[in-house]
Amino acid sequence: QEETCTPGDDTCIASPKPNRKLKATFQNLSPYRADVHFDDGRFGNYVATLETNGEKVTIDSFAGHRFFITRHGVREGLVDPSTDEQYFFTVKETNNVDDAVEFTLPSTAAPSKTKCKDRYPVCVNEAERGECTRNPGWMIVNCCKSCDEKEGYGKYLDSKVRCTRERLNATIPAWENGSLDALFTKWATEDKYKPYEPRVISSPNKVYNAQHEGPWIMVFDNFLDDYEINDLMKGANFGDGFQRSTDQGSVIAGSGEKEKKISTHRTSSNAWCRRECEELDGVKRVSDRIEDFTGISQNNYESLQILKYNVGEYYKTHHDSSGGKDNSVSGHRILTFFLYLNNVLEGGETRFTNLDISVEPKRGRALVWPSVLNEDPTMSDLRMYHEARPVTKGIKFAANHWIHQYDSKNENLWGCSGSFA
Ligand SMILES: O=C(O)CCC(=O)C(=O)O
Ligand SMILES: [Fe+2]
Repeated sequence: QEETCTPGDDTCIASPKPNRKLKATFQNLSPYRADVHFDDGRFGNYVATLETNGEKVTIDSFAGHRFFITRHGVREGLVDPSTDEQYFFTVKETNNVDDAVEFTLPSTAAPSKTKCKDRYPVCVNEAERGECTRNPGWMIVNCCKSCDEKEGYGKYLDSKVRCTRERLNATIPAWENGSLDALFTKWATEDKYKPYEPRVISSPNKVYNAQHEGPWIMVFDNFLDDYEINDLMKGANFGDGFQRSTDQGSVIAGSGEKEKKISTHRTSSNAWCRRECEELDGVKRVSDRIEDFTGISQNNYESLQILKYNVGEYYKTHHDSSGGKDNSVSGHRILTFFLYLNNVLEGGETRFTNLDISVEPKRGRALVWPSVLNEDPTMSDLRMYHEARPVTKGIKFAANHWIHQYDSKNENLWGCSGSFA
């Protein structure tokens, strides 16, 4: 027999009719932007964002579906302050003729006052099987309670305690004053680099046949071979694959979490090459060669990022490092190793906007530029603003390693870069 519940009757558990579609409408009356996640019993799947102005969002659902609500952009739960319980909504059978169920996040909903919490029931198991030490950044922020019980990691929830250079062994800088000049000079002069077809685009005093006088910019026209390009293209589709590029918003919690925002100045897609992608033989060869060229440990690199620009897509003028000094654990991005993976039919040049220098994409070519000053690598070089011109015909594939002054792997592992992927 089939039983249905009247809307609002939370004590009623109806026998679900699994194939009947229901419309679930969510409304947010709280002052916090909120995300709705489908509860899959593990970490959930993001479904929709609820704005604070009482706007409603309706999604297709089925009886038995369960949803939980977090603060927007991060996984911090929104709770009922009187019970400290996170909001969960379960779609129940209804007698409504329009097959619609409604959930309202009340005006009192707020992040919990208890900071060291488990955000998911599976945290207990994850901590038990050693994830707090294997993947500490993500676990401390998302499973604080379990990681505190298991490893005493509760104290690290505060990013000011967790994220110091001393704790993370990030105290030795890759570059001293003068390292930058020495490195580019070596590339321009030593026989070892000749097979890679080095060319000096720009150099101080226009040394080594540079086309321009200015900061160091070099290309190696024969940096990648077909095998390496194939593996980079293959690896881009592992994991989450290409995603619309995002920017980091501001820090929203003491844990150091930052909201992700769809980028407006960068309309391309990008894929992070991690785990299985990093293990590909051709990908390893590329990162190893960059390590050999720069003499800077791969620990200082952000994961290889693979970029894809369709017609009309671009990356507006920006600087790869932050202005002034950089007190984050990994410090400045000191060097960008940029790799072109295909020939673009038209457009897609990398253009240094303050220098009026344009470099065309060419399959296998590497373009290398610093983002800091030779005389003081703790300061960013404001001449290095650049953009990716829109692709006007065809498609552009490229990859980059952003190289930091200090260890960046540990910074990521411990959740100190604002990203908890
Ligand atoms: O796509 C390009 O040509 C430049 C991309 C870029 O600026 C970067 O990866 O930092
Ligand atoms: Fe850039």
